[in-house]
Amino acid sequence: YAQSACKTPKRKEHFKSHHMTPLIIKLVKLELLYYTIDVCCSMRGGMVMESHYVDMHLVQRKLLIKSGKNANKCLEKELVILSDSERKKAKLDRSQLFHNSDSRQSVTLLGKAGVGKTTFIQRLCLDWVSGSLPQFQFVFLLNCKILDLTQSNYSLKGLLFDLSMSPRCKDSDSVFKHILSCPDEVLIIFDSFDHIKDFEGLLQSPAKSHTNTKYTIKQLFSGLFQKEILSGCTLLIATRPKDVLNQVLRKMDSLLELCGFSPEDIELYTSKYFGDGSLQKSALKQIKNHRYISSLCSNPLLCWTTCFLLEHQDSCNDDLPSTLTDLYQRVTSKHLQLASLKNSSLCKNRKQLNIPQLCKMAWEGLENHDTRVNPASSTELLDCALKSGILASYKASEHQESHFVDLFTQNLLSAVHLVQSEQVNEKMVVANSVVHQKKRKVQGESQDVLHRFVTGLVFQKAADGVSILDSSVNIKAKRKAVETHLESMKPNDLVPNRLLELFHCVYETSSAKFAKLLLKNLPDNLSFYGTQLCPLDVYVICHLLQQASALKRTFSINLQDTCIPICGLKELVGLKCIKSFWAHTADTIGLWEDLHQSNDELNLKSAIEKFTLHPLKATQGYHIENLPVLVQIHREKKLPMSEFVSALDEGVPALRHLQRLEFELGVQNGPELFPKLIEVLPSLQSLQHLE
Ligand SMILES: Nc1ncnc2c1ncn2[C@@H]1O[C@H](COP(=O)(O)OP(=O)(O)OP(=O)(O)O)[C@@H](O)[C@H]1O
Repeated sequence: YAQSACKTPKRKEHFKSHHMTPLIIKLVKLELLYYTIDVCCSMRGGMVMESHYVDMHLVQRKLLIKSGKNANKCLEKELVILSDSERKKAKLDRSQLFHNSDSRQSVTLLGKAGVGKTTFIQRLCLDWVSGSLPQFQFVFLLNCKILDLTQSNYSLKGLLFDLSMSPRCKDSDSVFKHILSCPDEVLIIFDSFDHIKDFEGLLQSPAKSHTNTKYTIKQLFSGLFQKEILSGCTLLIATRPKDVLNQVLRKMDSLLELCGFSPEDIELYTSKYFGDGSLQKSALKQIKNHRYISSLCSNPLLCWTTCFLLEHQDSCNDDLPSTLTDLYQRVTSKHLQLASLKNSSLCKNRKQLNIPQLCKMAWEGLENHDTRVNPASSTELLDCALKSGILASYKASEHQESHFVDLFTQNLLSAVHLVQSEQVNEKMVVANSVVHQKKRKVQGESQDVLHRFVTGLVFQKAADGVSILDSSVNIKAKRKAVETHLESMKPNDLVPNRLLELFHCVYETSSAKFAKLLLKNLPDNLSFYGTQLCPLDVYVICHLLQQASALKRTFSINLQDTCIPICGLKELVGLKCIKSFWAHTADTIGLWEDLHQSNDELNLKSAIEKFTLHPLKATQGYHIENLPVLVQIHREKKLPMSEFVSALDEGVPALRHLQRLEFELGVQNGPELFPKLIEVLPSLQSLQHLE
């Protein structure tokens, strides 16, 4: 059989590498499996995947197809923001990740900081170990945080065997040969892809040779991505959405977003964290009773942080934090305190740990979009920070590297540096506090978090509880400068996502004065159009807007393309100061159904009356697709799933009052949806202008 299979020299070669070395391949694979278990089964804080992992859903995302030079360079702006109902339909679970029958694909896993991308990947690798991904013989996991992107002396073999999280392989030559002969059985994962800072030209000069030719990491990635090398392998990239240019990602075969924790997941997580018992019950009760904290916990990292704080709080009567700054100050202080208790010789008390030095390192790293600390720093400092859980250690190619453990910790310490270091002037603090009107460049998530922390720290009152700031440093001048900047802000001129950031910064000040100022200056028509809103965003918007009635202000709010969950929509629409709203029609109908089912006729009536469509600019398919069902509700005076609804006595006012409709679907969707528009026209009695 062997002889007949090897008719040509090439096939002979292939056969040899495929069949004559099976034992070594099997052994290496076994070693890889064991190693993967080692690397992937533990989680932060001494927890383990097996017992602490909470299964999370994925949502399939799509890109808006834009052409021409003006296409946005920011991925976030090109992603179609799905409505809550569309998101429910687009849900997948982990087993469907590589559902495409053609396994040779490139998949992107999107998610904000702390949403669990790395953890998800670890879980996926363990699935592979347990045989759930039989299409892959080899899985190579690369962490872009620890790859040296400046050097140009890597080969493909080096990338896979020396830089990935795989064991050092004694017979790497024959294994590499084997891999080259069956690329479609290889999965390569790039985690923390956003750390490849400079995306310009990423796809230029791809690596083209499998041999020992030397390339940069970017060239190797580009070669893999453009199928110049190891053509047929599957690529998985995990990245934060805001920080990445779309040049590469828009060409990926599949874009998936990792959803955070649902309220049920939070409950499950607390039971895993505390174990079943009174501690879990009291922790969950505290989280549920504190609306800010429960919205925060939809982010798994912040959920873990909250549980850590609850576990170590001195008394269960302690108040929970009410801002992100407060949460992270308390947690960081707790980490330091625990480390000093555990390790009397190294950091007996906080004074011995040079916190200002640590904060300076955090800032220097942040400026360069780097999470790593300078290895030349004092070993005592690094050791203590490692022990306190502020730093984490990673195995780089030939040494261990220390990194700040997460984005929030690094940003808090950086903010402390900015606020209290004498080397930082007021101008610099202002530049890194609240949103800037003129900055046009897309800002990353990290910067948004930094703004919140700087603003939070600057306005922190001495009596506010745990503070990480050195009380002997006078920050009055910096506070005054940020205050002047805040007072000069014109919310009217801000684009939706910057407006949201302003809401967050004002929230972090915990100051009634700034809340009032913001509410006074807000335009009558508020728009969050096109900005994805998470539960925390919705909480902060609601919290600030609910104080508007006292100032006798009312607003129209545009919540289209925000993927606001129905419970958030319910809360916002229920506010007195909201006199009209515009949200995705399917979600609005979902809200009405929800209110009807809970017999909340009063709020149902108000939600029907507040809904507006005016002026309707149909730029996306769903603007027209959902009109027929709205017309049906209007005509039949009932919801699709219900009998007569008294709140719909007079139909749907938004349809009755619609005066202007602009049909702007273009040549692609226009012709298909035009008949739908014709169908509903007779019901639009007030329509005066159709364009
Ligand atoms: N599915 C999950 N089940 C339980 N805990 C989770 C899960 N996902 C994340 N966590 C917790 O949240 C923390 C942060 O998750 P992770 O580091 O995976 O986030 P990330 O999205 O990779 O963040 P970044 O973008 O900053 O790298 C983990 O250390 C873990 O404690």
